[in-house]
Amino acid sequence: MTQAPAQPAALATEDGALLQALLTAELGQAIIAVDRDGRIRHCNPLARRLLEPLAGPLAGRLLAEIHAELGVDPRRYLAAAEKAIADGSYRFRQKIETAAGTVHLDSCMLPLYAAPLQLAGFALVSRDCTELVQADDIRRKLSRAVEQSPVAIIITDTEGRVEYVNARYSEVTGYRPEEVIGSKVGLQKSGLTPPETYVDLWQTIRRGEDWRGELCNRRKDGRLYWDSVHIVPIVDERGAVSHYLSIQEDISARKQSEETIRLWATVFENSGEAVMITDTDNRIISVNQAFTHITGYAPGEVIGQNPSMLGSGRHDAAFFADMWHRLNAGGHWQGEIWDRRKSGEVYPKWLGISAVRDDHDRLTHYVAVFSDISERKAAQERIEYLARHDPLTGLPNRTTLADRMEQALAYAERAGSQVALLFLDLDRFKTINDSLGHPVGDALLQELTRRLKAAVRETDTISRLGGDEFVVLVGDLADANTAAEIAGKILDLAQRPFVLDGRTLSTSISVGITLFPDDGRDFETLLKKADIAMYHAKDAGRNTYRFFTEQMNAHALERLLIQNHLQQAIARNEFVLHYQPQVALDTGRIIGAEALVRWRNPDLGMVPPDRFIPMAEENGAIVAIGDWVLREACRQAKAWRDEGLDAIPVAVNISALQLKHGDFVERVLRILADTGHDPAMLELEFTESILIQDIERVLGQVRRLKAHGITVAIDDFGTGYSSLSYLKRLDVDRLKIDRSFIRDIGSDPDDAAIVRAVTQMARSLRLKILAEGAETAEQTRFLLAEGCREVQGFLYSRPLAAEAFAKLYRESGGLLSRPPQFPR
Ligand SMILES: Nc1nc2c(ncn2[C@@H]2O[C@H](COP(=O)(O)O[C@H]3[C@@H](O)[C@H](n4cnc5c(=O)[nH]c(N)nc54)O[C@@H]3COP(=O)(O)O)[C@@H](O)[C@H]2O)c(=O)[nH]1
Repeated sequence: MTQAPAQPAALATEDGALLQALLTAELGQAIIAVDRDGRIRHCNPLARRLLEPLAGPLAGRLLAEIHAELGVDPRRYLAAAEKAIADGSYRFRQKIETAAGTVHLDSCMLPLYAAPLQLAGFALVSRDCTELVQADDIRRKLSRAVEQSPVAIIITDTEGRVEYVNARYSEVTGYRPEEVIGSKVGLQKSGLTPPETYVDLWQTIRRGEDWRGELCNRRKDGRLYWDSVHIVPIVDERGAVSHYLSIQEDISARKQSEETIRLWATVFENSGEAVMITDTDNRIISVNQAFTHITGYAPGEVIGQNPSMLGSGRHDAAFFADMWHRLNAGGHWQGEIWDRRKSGEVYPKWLGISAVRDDHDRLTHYVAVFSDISERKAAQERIEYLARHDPLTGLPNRTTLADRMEQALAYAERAGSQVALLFLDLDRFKTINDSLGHPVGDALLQELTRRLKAAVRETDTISRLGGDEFVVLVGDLADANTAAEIAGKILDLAQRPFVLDGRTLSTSISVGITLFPDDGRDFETLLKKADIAMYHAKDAGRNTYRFFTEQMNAHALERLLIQNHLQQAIARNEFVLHYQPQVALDTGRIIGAEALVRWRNPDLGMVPPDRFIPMAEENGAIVAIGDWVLREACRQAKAWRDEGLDAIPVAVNISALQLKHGDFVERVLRILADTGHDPAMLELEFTESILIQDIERVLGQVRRLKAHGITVAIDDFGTGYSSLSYLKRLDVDRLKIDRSFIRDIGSDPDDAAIVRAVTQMARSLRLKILAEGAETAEQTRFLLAEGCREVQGFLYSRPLAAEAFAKLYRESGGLLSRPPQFPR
């Protein structure tokens, strides 16, 4: 024991009565009085009740000994005594274990003095504070739980003023407690939650009820997030709401995944591709709208079923075994498959199946995605078809023909047989097309196709190369005669009248034939030579066929040469004009001259216009050649006039291309002005087809030409398809009946009828009419009898060089023969 302090505690130990009273009174405190040695002198009933069951009778025992028995370190007791002496009292907590459990004592050690500075002992006054300690303990745990809660907790007063926020709140919102405590809740409001939600929230909690809901909030850094909120009104001991406890859970991640799921559900439902999900037993568990759209089955009709119900039966077991093998091995399979709709229709689909596995790599589902590819396949087939066929006639095109030819040649090679290639070209198809329009031309080609198909074997190939060119491939040919027979059949079928769009047309075909192996051993060679042979059939007057000969090759070569030389012919001054007199039948008087171009080439010799004019029209050289002819004819006519000859009208042939090129009328007028030739002495000859091609433009051009006194004639009349109304509108001056109708006028009643009809029509339209190609007196008599009074033909004169023409005119005085006799 230490010495007592200078001012000892004022408790009189001498007062036995008072001490006795204190020790016997039930003060709710356990009191033990010990002497200076620490031996218990007195203890009250509560002390005895508390300690004697644990440590036995207390009286006379050392307090330190009892403490040791109770598990309290005796040194604590000594230390307490020293502090009590020093401070007058010393308070401390003791924990003792009793049979009823742990007891916490709130103790106070007081020094007892017998006299000032004479320490008599100590009083240890203890109060049971177990409940208090336990309550503290619970409060501490609760506080930690709230603070460390994984959800945000906010406690507000009833006005919504924040009194407490836990750590999680700060973590979620970014606001520190000091930023929110004392202010109203709502710092994290985003403005995106509907105001009605808050109205409902406050009304609910003010009624004293819990409110649950979701709020879209904003963190301090501006990011939005979703809180799941549960607000609980806290009531005090009187039952009045004193606070609100708000438990808030950041559910942004859940919301995000819900949104993602919702999006995927929308994608699933609205996908254009059918989706079918099956379980591991391959039973359908879900399908989307596109599935129903494609298959025709509603979800209720397929769920629980095996997808094999969609099968068409087109694929065998091996196909599906391979599919499952690949699917299970690689997790995926895709390919084209034919299925059957509910309607029974079999259709192709593009199918992809994926095996779905969970995190533990266990198979959970199969997802099949498919699209109906029937339209795509049809389009693809159409594209493939179009790549190999002619769209107008549906016939194989050149590519397909080449393939078939290759097969036919290979077979013929093995079998030692022949193959024939017949190159067909419609005669004057361009005229039909130009004058009657493309729809009529197309219809003609289609009808011709039907006839050709009916005329050849199914094993033969008819192909359209384009335009009016067809090829017939005849395989496994016994001999060349068969090819000739087929060509003959083709000529016949083409000659039968075609009734198209209410009109009856007649046409013909020219055919060139080549034979494998004689004319070539490959497709290109045989085709090229058949084309050449076809040209020879045309040259031979059309409506006939020709077998290829090597001599034809030479002609084809010549064609090439002509084309090569044509471009430079004007510059090299190789063209000359010949003039053919036009004669009045009744008087024999020369009434005009047709200018006809001739080409003298040092390599090719004299090239007749029939050979080079079509080529010049093809390559455009006709524009320059035509202008040269016009200028030269006008120059010559003016020269004759200057030489003293009568004024002789000259007729010049004009090609379609000339009319279309630049301002044709301007060019004509310039040439007339340059040469000084009288416009009234110039006649321009257009073919029917030219006039019909762009009627409005041509009409304007003809009007302007005629306004300058130039006359206009329609050449080769009867070979085209001009309409009478056009003729009237064009206001032409003269019709020239084509010489093909004149040739057999005496023997062919059709030709005679045509000439008669044309002559009558010209008369009624008050047009002049001139017959071309008059070679015999008989023809001229017929013409005169029918009222055709003007002719041109070898009967009177062949086309002559300018000097020869002038000489003829001078010597004959412009009168070529006596008028022919009228037939009786
Ligand atoms: N665009 C141009 N075409 C021209 C030009 N020059 C001539 N041609 C055209 O060439 C085709 C052939 O002409 P050509 O060989 O000169 O033959 C003409 C006459 O010689 C021939 N003819 C005249 N009378 C007879 C006859 O009694 N019998 C017979 N067998 N042939 C005869 O007719 C041709 C004239 O025909 P046309 O022009 O229709 O009056 C020919 O189509 C010419 O048009 C030119 O410069 N530009």
